Amino acid sequence: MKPSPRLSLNNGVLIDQLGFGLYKVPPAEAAGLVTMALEAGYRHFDTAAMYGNETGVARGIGSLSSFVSTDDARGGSGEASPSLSREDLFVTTKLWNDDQGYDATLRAFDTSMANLGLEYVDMYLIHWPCPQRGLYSESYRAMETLYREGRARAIGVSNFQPAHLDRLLQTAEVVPAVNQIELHPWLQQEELRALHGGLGITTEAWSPLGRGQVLQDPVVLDLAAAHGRTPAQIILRWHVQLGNVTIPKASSYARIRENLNVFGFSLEAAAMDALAGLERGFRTGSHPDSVN
Ligand SMILES: NC(=O)C1=CN([C@@H]2O[C@H](COP(=O)(O)OP(=O)(O)OC[C@H]3O[C@@H](n4cnc5c(N)ncnc54)[C@H](OP(=O)(O)O)[C@@H]3O)[C@@H](O)[C@H]2O)C=CC1
Ligand SMILES: O=C(O)C(=O)[C@@H](O)[C@H](O)C(=O)CO
Repeated sequence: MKPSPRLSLNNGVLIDQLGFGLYKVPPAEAAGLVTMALEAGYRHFDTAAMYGNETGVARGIGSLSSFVSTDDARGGSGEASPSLSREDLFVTTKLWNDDQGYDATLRAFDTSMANLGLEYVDMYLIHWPCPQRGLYSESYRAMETLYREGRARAIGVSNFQPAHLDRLLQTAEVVPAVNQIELHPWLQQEELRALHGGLGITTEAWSPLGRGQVLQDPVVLDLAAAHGRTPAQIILRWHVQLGNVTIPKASSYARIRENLNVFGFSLEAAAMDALAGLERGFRTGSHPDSVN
């Protein structure tokens, strides 16, 4: 199985294009899933203070000290590859809404780092803009401090609408590396993707499978049959070809492997067009203006 390629963020930091999402993973299960994902070849993990599983993620990553990949994802040939080190991983966590504000952000970051057992995080994101709180620019200023101190290798935002980005950029000194947004074939976010392209912000797709719902779309099922791939692989390959970073979540080793196994085939223009035709403005999660 080919490994995920790495994309360069706007500060030169490399991120695996396909990572593993951990929303709704109970803390007791997080360690096992992270270990499984590492074995399958994932190197990029997406958690958040709100998920309550940072300590479980830490235990999974802790397996690194004894971890030797027996998968061919990174090692080539299926033979054991050298042990992984912290530098091989990309760990993202997020600032929860109640912790917005300059001082509160710094405190929340320290708590997340203690939970994760890390000295630095690869990416720290503002989870939701919470526009009614009016604190995201101030929170971001604290994140710029963390970035300058080297405690976060990259900083960014999540669920930011164009107006939120516009306002943030009036005071930000560091352009966000990513905006992590809901994005799948039923919600393609064309406006934000174009805006990100112009600003040098990488688009990161959350709920890339529409929380599993888009897997049942007849167009996706037809494409899966035609390509001899699974519906999840068709959708994830579409994300890859759009240039999105993406972070599907799955609960079994078979699905975890299946989702990463999308770098050995491609979708032709007609298939990409068919998927582009599935836009229907369908959100599985909240609208960013409604979360506060
Ligand atoms: N920034 C934000 O506000 C948000 C960020 N996120 C991030 O995005 C990640 C992914 O989003 P998420 O909401 O989890 O949804 P996904 O779109 O990744 O879908 C996950 C669902 O699809 C199922 N699934 C996964 N792979 C397969 C497969 N190969 N075949 C069949 N079913 C499959 C899973 O089932 P099962 O688990 O049973 O295998 C699960 O029910 C989150 O885990 C989180 O890290 C998510 C929401 C908001
Ligand atoms: O998973 C996350 O990171 C979230 O913030 C969401 O799932 C969020 O709780 C949501 O979408 C609520 O509708």
